[in-house]
This record gives sequence, structure tokens and C-alpha cells, in this order.
Amino acid sequence: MHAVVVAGGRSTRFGERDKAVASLAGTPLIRRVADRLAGPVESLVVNCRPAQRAVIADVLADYPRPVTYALDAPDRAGEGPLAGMGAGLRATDAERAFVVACDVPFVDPAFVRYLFDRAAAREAAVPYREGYPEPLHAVYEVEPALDAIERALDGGRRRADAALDALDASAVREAAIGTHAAPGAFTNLNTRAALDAAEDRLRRR
Ligand SMILES: Nc1nc2c(ncn2[C@@H]2O[C@H](COP(=O)(O)OP(=O)(O)OP(=O)(O)O)[C@@H](O)[C@H]2O)c(=O)[nH]1
Repeated sequence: MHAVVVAGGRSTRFGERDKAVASLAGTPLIRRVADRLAGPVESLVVNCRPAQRAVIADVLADYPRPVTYALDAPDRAGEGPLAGMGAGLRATDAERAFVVACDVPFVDPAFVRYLFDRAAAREAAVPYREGYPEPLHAVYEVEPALDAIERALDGGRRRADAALDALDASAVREAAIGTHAAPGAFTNLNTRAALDAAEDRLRRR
């Protein structure tokens, strides 16, 4: 199993710092995501902007799996998470990959394995929560996903879910999520307040 961590956003809701490397109880967010994935995955691709690379490489320096950096293509830089997904998926030679945002520190490795099972013989496995897809917490077959992403971007569609309608995707509904994912697996930390709240929860455990 292989994973792509998308980290090229500007973290505008977070404030001045890059949330990818913001510390949650002493560990940078992207390192927490990577550590959660270290069981199931054999390799990691990190998609980010060129300016982020050195700092992210520093926090992942001793990661126990190979890490490849996929920088946003110059003609797609700042074009949003779908372009980041494309850059990341292009850099993997895996047939399928789990794509995840950099700000979900409690991503559940058992659920990631379940998503790979659900994606077998399909072009994707995508969780749906409250009726909305979670394209940055999903497994994709790389080749069809790249085709769909390129077509969406060429058509001016930049949202992370813009490639989904072109894919034969297995929809992972709430009941299956409840059974297979730990509570908090999807919690994403977009603001400093959300990070502080997560830190409080960790301390109270
Ligand atoms: N490569 C790349 N990744 C992006 C881009 N925009 C968002 N992302 C990533 O997509 C994921 C989800 O995006 P958001 O949670 O909205 O992150 P963000 O855009 O940095 O945050 P805000 O500016 O507060 O919306 C995060 O892991 C981001 O790093 C982009 O333009 N390029």
C-alpha cells in the first residue's frame, strides 16, 4: 500500500504558520499523519510547494518508509488541492494510492486498509459523510484518477472532488465508516483553535 499526503495549501485559516508542520502536542501534523500510516504503507509521496519542502523533509527525516517529494507543477501551483493530488499521484509508481490531507492527525490505519479492500477492482473508494465525499481521504487507482484529474483541471474545475464523477468509485457510506474507522479519524485541523482543542483532548486521554 502506498500513500500521497497533500500539503501544498496556504493554511489561510490557520494563521501565519504552515499547518502541515504546526506542532500538535510536540509532533508536527504531517509527521502525525505519516506515523499513523507507517503500518499499512510501503512508501509515501508528499505533495507541497517548493518553499515548504526543506521544513517538511526535516520533520520526516527519520521516517521508516521511503518518502518522495512531488512539488506542485509550476503551471498548476496554487491551483488547489486537486492539482496537488495530481502532482502527488503522478509521482507514485503504485497502481493504487491512499490520498490524504496533511491535517488529519488521527487518520485510522485500519480504515485505510479497509479503503484499499473496497477499492479492489474499482477505480476508487471514497468515504461519504453527511452526503458529501471525502476525496482527500480516499484510495484511487492511479492511472484513471490522473486522467480524470487532468480533464477536470483543463475544464477549470479545481475542487478536490471534481474528478470523482468520472471514476468508477466505491462509495463508503456512514455505516461502514462507523464500523471501520475510529472516532476522530476524519478530524481536520483548519484553525489554531481546532489544534488547541485536539491538544486538550490528547492531554485528557
Ligand atoms: N498542492 C496543493 N495542495 C493544496 C492546495 N490547497 C489546499 N491544499 C491541500 O489540500 C488539503 C485540504 O485543504 P485545506 O484544508 O483547505 O487547506 P488550506 O488550503 O491550506 O487551508 P485554508 O487556506 O485555510 O483553506 C490540505 O492538505 C492542503 O495542504 C493547493 O493549492 N495546492
